[in-house]
Parts: sequence; C-alpha cells; structure tokens
Amino acid sequence: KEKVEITKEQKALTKVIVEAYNRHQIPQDVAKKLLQDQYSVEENFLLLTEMATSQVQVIVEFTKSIPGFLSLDHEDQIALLKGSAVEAMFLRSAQVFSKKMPNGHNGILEERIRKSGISEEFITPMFNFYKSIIGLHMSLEEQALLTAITILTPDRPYVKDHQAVEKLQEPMLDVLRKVCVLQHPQEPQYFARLLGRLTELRTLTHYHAEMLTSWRMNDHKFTPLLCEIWDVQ
Ligand SMILES: Cc1ccccc1NC(=O)[C@H](C1CCCCC1)n1c(-c2ccc(Cl)cc2)nc2cc(F)c(F)cc21
Repeated sequence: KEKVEITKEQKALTKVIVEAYNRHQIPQDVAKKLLQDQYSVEENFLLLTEMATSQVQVIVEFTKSIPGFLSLDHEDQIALLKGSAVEAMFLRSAQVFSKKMPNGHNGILEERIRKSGISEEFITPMFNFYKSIIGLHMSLEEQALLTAITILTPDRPYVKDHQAVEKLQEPMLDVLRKVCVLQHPQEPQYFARLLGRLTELRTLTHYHAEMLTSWRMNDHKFTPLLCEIWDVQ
C-alpha cells in the first residue's frame, strides 16, 4: 500500500488556495435570503444576476491568488476566467446547496429554487448535478482545489499557451489526488469520481444561456459583466 505524503510545498499551496477560497462571502447570503422570503420570478432573476455578478468578481480575486496565475499571458488569464466563470458559478451553487442546514431547511431551499423561475426542463439536470456533489461529501480543501482546477483548465477557447496553464494545474491535481486518498481512504476511486463531476458540470453549463433567457418572465435584463461572461443579449 503506497504511503501518501503531502509535501511541505503542497501543504503551503493548499493553505493559499483554501484561504483564498474562504473569502467567498456571498453564497451563504443567497441561501439565507431564499430561506427568509419567497420572491417573485422577477425578484429571483434579479437576485441571480446580482449573485452571479458578484460571484464573477469573487472568482477573479480567488484566481489572482492562485500561485503563478498572474505570470500567465494576460490574454490567457482572461480566456481562463471567461471560460470557467459559469462552471465556477454552478460549482459554487452546488457547494452552497450541499451545506447541511437545520432540519427541513434544505427541503425549503430546494423548493424555492424549483419555483424560482427556472424552466422545467433544466431543473432535473441541475439538481442531479447538485445531488451528485452532495453525495461526494467534499471537504473544504477538495472544494477549493476543485474550483482552482476548474479555472486552470488548459483547453478553454482562445488559450494560447496550453503548456503554461497545464504547469499550474498539475500541482493542484497532484495535491488534490493526495488529499482525496488521505480524506477518503475507503474510496480508492474518490479522486476519479471527483474529476468526473467536472464533466457533468460542463454539460450543465451547456444550457446556462438558455436557462437564463427562458426564465419564466419577459424582458430579461443582464449586467454588462454578465453579458461579457454569459452568452446572453
Ligand atoms: C449565482 C450564484 C453565485 C454564488 C452562489 C450561488 C449562486 N446561485 C444563485 O444565486 C442561484 C439562485 C438565484 C436566485 C433564484 C434561485 C437560484 N442558485 C442556483 C442557480 C440556479 C440557476 C442558475 Cl442558471 C444559476 C444558479 N442554484 C442554487 C443552489 C443553491 F443552493 C442556492 F442557494 C442558490 C442557487
């Protein structure tokens, strides 16, 4: 049985990523808000665009803390952020949804999201993804490292220097693999399952523009930043 050792450097890298990840303040607010009041489809849509806009800003700050990211070609930095923003938002939403809440609150939250204005056809794939994330019982380190790995995906559109991105993503994958082995010793395939979720995430983000434009209301308004990041308007 191979003895898995996390090196000093890997511990330091994980610490940097988890600390940067913990600066994600906003998502808890959205769950609290949704539990506090029932909103109209228009209010929910506005809440979503506000949450998504601030989430993009949070993700930019998180990504800038990833060691080496700021030394990448500037256009590649933009291509990586643009290419991963929607995935990061759904991953974040899933992590918010997977938070254990007082009895019954998770049921209320699910109900509120189901009735928020999302078109029927997207509700099942979205919750299937969320429930597959819940089933993994991810630790904070795994969530933070998985988010960094998602952002540092070399094969995003318009990325010129794939090699440079791979060189940043590889150490994250190495330490995530070790963290998975150490935190889930009974599940040798846990790391593979975790990465498998990223494939499911990409299919979900496939529909994101339609999920927004088909929100059950007329006249969908988006912030300029969201028009940039989402393929809408
Ligand atoms: C955007 C953002 C950033 C950071 C953290 C969370 C969010 N997400 C949101 O604000 C929206 C709200 C928004 C208000 C209506 C209900 C869903 N949201 C979505 C979602 C649904 C559909 C699409 Cl197209 C996108 C996201 N899934 C959620 C799961 C949760 F457990 C939760 F608490 C909020 C969730």
